[in-house]
Amino acid sequence: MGEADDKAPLLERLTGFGTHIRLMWTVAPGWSTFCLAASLLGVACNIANMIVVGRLVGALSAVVLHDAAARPLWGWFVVFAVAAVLGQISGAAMTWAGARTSAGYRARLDELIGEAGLQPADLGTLEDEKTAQRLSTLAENSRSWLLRFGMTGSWEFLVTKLTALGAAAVVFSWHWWVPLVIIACFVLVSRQVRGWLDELLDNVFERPNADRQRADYISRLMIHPEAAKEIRVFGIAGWLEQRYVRSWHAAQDVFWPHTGRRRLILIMVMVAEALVIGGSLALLGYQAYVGAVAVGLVTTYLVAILGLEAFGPMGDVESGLMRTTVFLRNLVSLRRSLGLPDLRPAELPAPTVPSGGALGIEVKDLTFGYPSRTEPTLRGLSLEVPPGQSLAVVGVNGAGKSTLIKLIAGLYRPDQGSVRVGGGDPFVDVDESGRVAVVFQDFVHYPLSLRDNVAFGAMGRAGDDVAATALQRAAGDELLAALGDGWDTPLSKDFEGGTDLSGGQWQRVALARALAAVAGGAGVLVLDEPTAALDVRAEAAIFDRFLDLTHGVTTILVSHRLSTVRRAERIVVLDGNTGRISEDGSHQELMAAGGAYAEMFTLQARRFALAGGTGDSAGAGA
Ligand SMILES: Nc1ncnc2c1ncn2[C@@H]1O[C@H](COP(=O)(O)OP(=O)(O)OP(=O)(O)O)[C@@H](O)[C@H]1O
Repeated sequence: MGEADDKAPLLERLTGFGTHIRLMWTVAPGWSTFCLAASLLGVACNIANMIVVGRLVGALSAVVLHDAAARPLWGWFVVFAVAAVLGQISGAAMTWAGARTSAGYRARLDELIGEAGLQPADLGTLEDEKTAQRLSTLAENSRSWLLRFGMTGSWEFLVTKLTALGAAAVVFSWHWWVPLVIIACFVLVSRQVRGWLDELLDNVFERPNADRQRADYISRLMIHPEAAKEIRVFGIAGWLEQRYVRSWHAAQDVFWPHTGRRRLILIMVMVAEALVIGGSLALLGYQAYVGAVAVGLVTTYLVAILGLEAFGPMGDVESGLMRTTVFLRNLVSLRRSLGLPDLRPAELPAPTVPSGGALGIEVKDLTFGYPSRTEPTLRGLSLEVPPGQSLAVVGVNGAGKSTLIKLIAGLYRPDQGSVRVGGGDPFVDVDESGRVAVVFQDFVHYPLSLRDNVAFGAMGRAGDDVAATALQRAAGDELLAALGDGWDTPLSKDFEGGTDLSGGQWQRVALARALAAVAGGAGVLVLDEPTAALDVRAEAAIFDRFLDLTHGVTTILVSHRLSTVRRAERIVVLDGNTGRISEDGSHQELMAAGGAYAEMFTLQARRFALAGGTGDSAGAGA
C-alpha cells in the first residue's frame, strides 16, 4: 500500500492527504484545531530560528569579518558543508539498511510467535485462554505500523541521542551545570511521557482487553464475506456499528482516567523546561553582550543548547521504539513460560519416517479431565486394540469420544493411567504420535494447493505419487479434473486462480489426506466424524470405502450414526456417565446383548425409516 502510494500521481496523493485531514477533522475537530495551532506555532518558531540564527551570525561577522582572525571562516565553512552532505548520505544509507534489516527482523518475529503456537507438544497450552489471548495479541500487534516504525527508527533514535550527548559536552564546556539542569528537565518530561506511553501500550495494546478484542472482532466481522449474508438477512448492520463504537470507547477508557493527573504533571514539567532553556539562552546572550563568551562560540552554544532537546521525548520514533520494547518483553515472557529460548528459534523436530505397519493401542485405567471442568471426562477407561483391527467408538454427544482420540494421538497427557501406541507413549514420543493419523470432524480446509491439502497426511514422508494415489482411491478423480490448475489449484477463492470446494468435495480431500498418511507410514488411522455433515447414505458409503481401502491397518471410526459403523470388526460404546467403555463387541454381538447400543441402533433405524429411508442401509435389518 505504502509503495503503491509513493508511485501515485501527485494530485492523487494530495487528494489522499486531504481525505486524511478531513477524517481527522470529523473525528476530533477540537483536538485537530489545537494540533493545527501547535503545528503552526512550531513552524513559526523553526522559521524564526533560521532567520534569527542567520541574522545573528551576520551581525557577528559584520563586527569581526575584517579581523585577521576571521580567515579560518572559509575552512570552517567547508567542514560545515562536508558534514552536512555526509549527514544526508548517512541518513539515506541508514534508512535503506534499516528497511532491509526490518524485513528480516519482521520475519523472525513471526517465526518466534508462530513457534510459540506450534511448539507445545500438547493442546493444553493453546487451550489455555490466557496463553491463547497473549499469542493472538502478539500476532496482531506484530503487524502494527508503530512497531514497524520502532524497527526502522532505532538508528535514528541512536543518532539523535548520541548527537544530544555531543551537544551536552559542548554546553558543558561553557558552564558544567547548564547541561545538567536542562537534561534533568528533559529527562523528567521524558519519564512522564514514557510512563504514560507504557501504561497506554500495556493496557490498550499489549494486554488482552476484552473490549478491544470485541471491537476488533466486530470491525473484522463488518467486512467479512461469510458474515455478510447473516448481517444483511438479520438487519444487524446498525446494531453492529453501535456495538463497535461502544466497545472501542470502553477499550480506551482503560487508560484515559489515568492520564488526567499525568497530563498536569507533564504540563508543569514542560513549563519548567521552557523556563530553564529560556534562562540558559538569556544567560548566553548576557555573557556574549558583556564579552564573557567569545563571539564565535555563541552560535555553537546556541545550537548545542537547542540540541539538548533530544534528551526529551522523541515523538513517533520513541513511541515506536517503546512499543517494540514492550512487545518484545511480552514475547520473551510468553516464550519463557512455554520453555522456549528468548529470541532464538528452537529447532522443531523434522518429520520422522515411520517404519510402517499397523500398530496396537493399549489404554490402561485412563483418567483425564479438562482443567476448566470439575469432573473428569474419562474415568479409569481401559481399551486394548490389536494391530490391524477396525474399531468403532460410539456414544452420545459429549461422552468423550474425541477426547479419547486426542489422548491416543498424544495431544493431551493423561491425568492417571497410560496410553501406549505401538508400545510407546504418544505424548512423549513424537515418533509414536506421528504415527497416529487423525481426520477430525473440523478438519482444516487449508487455503493451499490441492497437493498440499492431500500431502499433509504424509508431509516429508512420501513422494507426490502418494498424493495422487490417495486422491484416486478416495474417488477424487473428478474433483481433480474440474480444477483449473490441477494439483496446484489453491483451494480457496481468496487466492488467485483458487476455488472453493463443496462440503462433499472437502470430505474426499480429507479422506485422501488420511489415505496418504497410511501410505506415509501411519500405524493407526482415525476418522473422528469428518463425514458428519453428509447424509446417512453418503456417510455409510464413505466409511465402507474407507474400511475397504485400509484393510489390515488399525482404524478407529467415530460416529453418532450407528448404521455407518456396523461394518467395523469391533464396536465399543463410551458411556459419558461413567467415563468408561460400557459395551464391547461386534455389531451382531451388541445387538444380541440388547444393551444401550441395540437400543440406540433400533431407535435410529426407526427414525430413518420414518424419514423415508429403506431401513436397510440404516441397519434396521441387523
Ligand atoms: N477443550 C475442552 N475444554 C473443556 N472441555 C472440553 C473440551 N473439549 C471437550 N470438552 C468437554 O468434554 C466432554 C467430552 O467432549 P468430547 O468432544 O470428547 O465428546 P464427544 O463424545 O466427542 O462429543 P460429540 O459426539 O458431540 O463430538 C464434553 O462435555 C465437552 O464439553
